[in-house]
Amino acid sequence: MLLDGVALRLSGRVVLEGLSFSADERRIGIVGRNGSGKTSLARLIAGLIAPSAGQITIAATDMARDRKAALRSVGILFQNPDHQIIFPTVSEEVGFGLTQLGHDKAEVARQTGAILQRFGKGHWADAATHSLSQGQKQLVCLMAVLAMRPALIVLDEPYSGLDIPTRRQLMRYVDRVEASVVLISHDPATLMGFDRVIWLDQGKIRDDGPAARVLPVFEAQMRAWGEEDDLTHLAG
Ligand SMILES: Nc1ncnc2c1ncn2[C@@H]1O[C@H](COP(=O)(O)OP(=O)(O)OP(=O)(O)O)[C@@H](O)[C@H]1O
Repeated sequence: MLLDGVALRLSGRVVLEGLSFSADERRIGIVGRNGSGKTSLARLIAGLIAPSAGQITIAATDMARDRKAALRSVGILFQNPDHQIIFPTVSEEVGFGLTQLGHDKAEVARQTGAILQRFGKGHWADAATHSLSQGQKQLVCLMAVLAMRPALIVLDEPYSGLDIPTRRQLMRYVDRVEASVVLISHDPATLMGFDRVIWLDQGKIRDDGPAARVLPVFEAQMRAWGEEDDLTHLAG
């Protein structure tokens, strides 16, 4: 993944500015305060929006120019699975992306079955998506993304709203993902051991390095800001 002079303006407002870095690590975390630009960066990386300036290249694909290749190379998991799930049954949901990739019906069924089996959820195939719990829905979304075998998956706060056991379970699943992972999280504990953590602050990179170095500095700063009564630091 290569970002070269990336900037993003939305409604005349500078949301991201001067982002240039190359990242080939398998596990990359993104941290930062509310409104620092994390979700916007996730959407850029996944090719859902185009930068106002600069370029994002992933697996030799210019994400803004080649939408079809972008769809193949990067998958994104949103914070709220209800914003992602559109089909009535689990197998339809998981199979949708595969159909989009051009596979025929039999192949879609085969690959959908295979991914459900891999997660020990073969019995979910005909389950109604609306009847699943939040954590189960999140897992369906993860399976749907992984079924497309992207080189990179972007997870935007996938653990918020999950109880501790469900969170740990999902973290273990994410841990086993072969694709490279970009994980946005407000909880430093979920990024422990990551190869790299990028700290965004007001749309710029404030720090960038191994999790073991960046996370303690980030946490200390978050605590310090949390002690202040003055909310002028609040983004927005
Ligand atoms: N469509 C838009 N038009 C104008 N400003 C926007 C738009 N979308 C986001 N922003 C602004 O861009 C900034 C970054 O938003 P973004 O959602 O990327 O932050 P974030 O770090 O993901 O925040 P959070 O941790 O709260 O999810 C915010 O100040 C937000 O108000």
